[in-house]
Amino acid sequence: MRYLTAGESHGPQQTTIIEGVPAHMELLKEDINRELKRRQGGYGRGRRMQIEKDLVEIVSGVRHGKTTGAPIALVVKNDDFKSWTDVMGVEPLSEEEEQQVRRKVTHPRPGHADLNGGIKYGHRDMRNVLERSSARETTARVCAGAVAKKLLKTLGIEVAGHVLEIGGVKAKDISYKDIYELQEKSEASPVRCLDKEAERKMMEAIDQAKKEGDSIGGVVQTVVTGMPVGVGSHVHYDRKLDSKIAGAVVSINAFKGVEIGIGFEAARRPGSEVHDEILWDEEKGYYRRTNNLGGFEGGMTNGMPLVIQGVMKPIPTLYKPLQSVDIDTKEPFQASIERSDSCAVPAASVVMENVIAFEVAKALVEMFHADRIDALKESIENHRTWAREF
Ligand SMILES: Cc1cc2nc3c(=O)[nH]c(=O)nc-3n(C[C@H](O)[C@H](O)[C@H](O)COP(=O)(O)O)c2cc1C
Ligand SMILES: C=C(O[C@@H]1CC(C(=O)O)=C[C@@H](OP(=O)(O)O)[C@H]1O)C(=O)O
Repeated sequence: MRYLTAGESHGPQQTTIIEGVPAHMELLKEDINRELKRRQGGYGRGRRMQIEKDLVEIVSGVRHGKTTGAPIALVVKNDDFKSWTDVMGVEPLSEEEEQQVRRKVTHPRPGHADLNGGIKYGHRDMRNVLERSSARETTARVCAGAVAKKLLKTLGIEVAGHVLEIGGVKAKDISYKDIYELQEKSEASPVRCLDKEAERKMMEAIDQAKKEGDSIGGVVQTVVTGMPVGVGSHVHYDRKLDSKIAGAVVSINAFKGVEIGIGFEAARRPGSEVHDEILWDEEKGYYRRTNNLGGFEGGMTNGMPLVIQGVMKPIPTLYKPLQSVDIDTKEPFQASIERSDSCAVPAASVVMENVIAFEVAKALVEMFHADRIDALKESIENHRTWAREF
């Protein structure tokens, strides 16, 4: 399985093409719209989210509610395009028209892609960079993730996520118990946090940042349950599933780090307090006493829940502007902005769930290489039995 996305933030649409989804899997618009709606929510977002109503159109690869095995193409319209048709047109401009292009970007924002992309691609109007580097693209990635989530659900694998920290406010240590409870509780919280006391403080921190024209980041967690043993591989760097997941997480806009299981805490503990002892019983087969390593050993799943944390930096576009340089005049400039999110950590937790879901689904389809969903399901069930009795 693989996917590509295309689309500019203020252009007509976001497009996702996914290849390799097994045939005969039920796939409805609602499966994708549910995830898109979740991504749009969350306390701290700016005015853009009031303009957009992200709804998917399935334009190929599905007939009568079932996948055909052909590439799946998904489209989400950008409602804001209506206000940007002149700026985002594809037709060539005359020299005179070019001088009049509105919203030309010559003031690169610290922390965004503007200046590096401008230099790399030779765009003196850095809008050509901004439009694609915008996290609007995460809409398309969530479309891919939603299809992957549907595939995983068919195989008895669940994905959930929540927020652990925002602007230095930490949720009290919640040890993961039940995935359905986790899904339900995080859904009910405006900041997707399970700790009510921390939730209130996080919302206050977001309000405060907004008041000060600033932005704040945080830490989010994704949990995946029901994984069979041995997905990924120890044999080569580019087949290790933990590494693929780490790459996918850091590829999300503004994500600066990733931890697996207890993560960096492992550096501070002796081995006896890190490695998870191996047990066996007839019903479960092999399992671990603890899950400090977050479900991975040797680049492969060990059957325990996958537990992954991602770190999101504060949003770069600030109402309280940071100094930058006008690339035309080379004069110092303090960028003023039209709008921005103050905190997108809750929304980003949904994005992280979805990018992880895709990597996991992809690894399963690779390992059990099935073209039909029923065959995939059967091979995984056989593998589960094999692993239990091994
Ligand atoms: C859901 C989400 C919403 C975001 N909203 C904004 C925003 O409103 N303004 C902004 O400057 N950056 C926003 N970002 C972050 C930028 O897209 C990101 O910092 C930028 O693409 C540069 O990439 P890097 O931070 O990964 O280096 C958002 C990120 C995510 C995941
Ligand atoms: C559009 C989305 O996020 C956008 C991501 C983003 C950025 O710079 O990354 C900047 C903002 O866009 P605008 O400048 O149009 O207000 C966010 O709203 C979205 O999440 O759907």
